[in-house]
Amino acid sequence: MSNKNTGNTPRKPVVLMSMGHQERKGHDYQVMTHKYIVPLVELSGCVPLLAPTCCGPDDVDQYLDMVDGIYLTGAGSNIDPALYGQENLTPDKGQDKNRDLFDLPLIRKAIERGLPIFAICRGMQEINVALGGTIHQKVYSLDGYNDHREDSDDPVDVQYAQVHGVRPVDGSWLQKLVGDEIQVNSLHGQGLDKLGEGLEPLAYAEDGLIEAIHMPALPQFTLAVQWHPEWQAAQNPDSVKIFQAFGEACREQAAKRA
Ligand SMILES: N[C@@H](CCC(=O)NCCCC(=O)O)C(=O)O
Repeated sequence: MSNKNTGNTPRKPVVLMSMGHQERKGHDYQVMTHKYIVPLVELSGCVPLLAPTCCGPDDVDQYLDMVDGIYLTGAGSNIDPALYGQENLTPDKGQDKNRDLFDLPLIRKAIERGLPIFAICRGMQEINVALGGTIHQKVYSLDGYNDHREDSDDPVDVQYAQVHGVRPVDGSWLQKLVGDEIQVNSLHGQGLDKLGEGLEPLAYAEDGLIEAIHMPALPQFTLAVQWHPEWQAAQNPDSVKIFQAFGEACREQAAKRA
């Protein structure tokens, strides 16, 4: 039976979202937060394909055969520092090795396939590591950088409140999209250090920490941000523009598959 869209409604782009691990009451779960899913559907106009990361990366190619873009979300877990050649400086923080082992090859293969890529927080850090970059494991302990963490004891709307400015690189497409400076939330203890191959800074925080990256040499849409535009995205004009831009890129990719 054909899965082609035979009606008049154009087929929506399908976008892969890799899930993460959570343990509750002795059971292991694969999870994805609503706040990431809803703007992809309502603002980007895409259909999410949620991929579990608990069964290894063997099926990454088959997943990528089914999608028109990838969207890598944030998560509280830290990437295993061994993946960028370092000892673990945050043994108190959880990791998600299964997500690491799924997402890193997913990223490299999506780039090879020319798929649009959008990433948030941990997702941005994964792209950097996948391309050979490194991570500041404890930004808050480094001279010259601010503490970019949230207070997990605060109410959620306080944790995701806008707390600092971010300036897109002058003359960049992101500056044209959102302007010279935007206010953003901040929920991360880690940050980008050495950039991976092909990655370029796209925006900076006031302390100089990289807050967005892209891959300008590639033909497809590539955007990764350290802040959380998915939070109450529909009420944030900057977030609306970002999710709409990603959705348009995925529609263009989907048209190639039609
Ligand atoms: N562990 C990394 C990445 C932090 C991150 O993605 N935070 C968001 C967690 C909650 C959410 O999904 O909104 C770091 O600390 O830098």
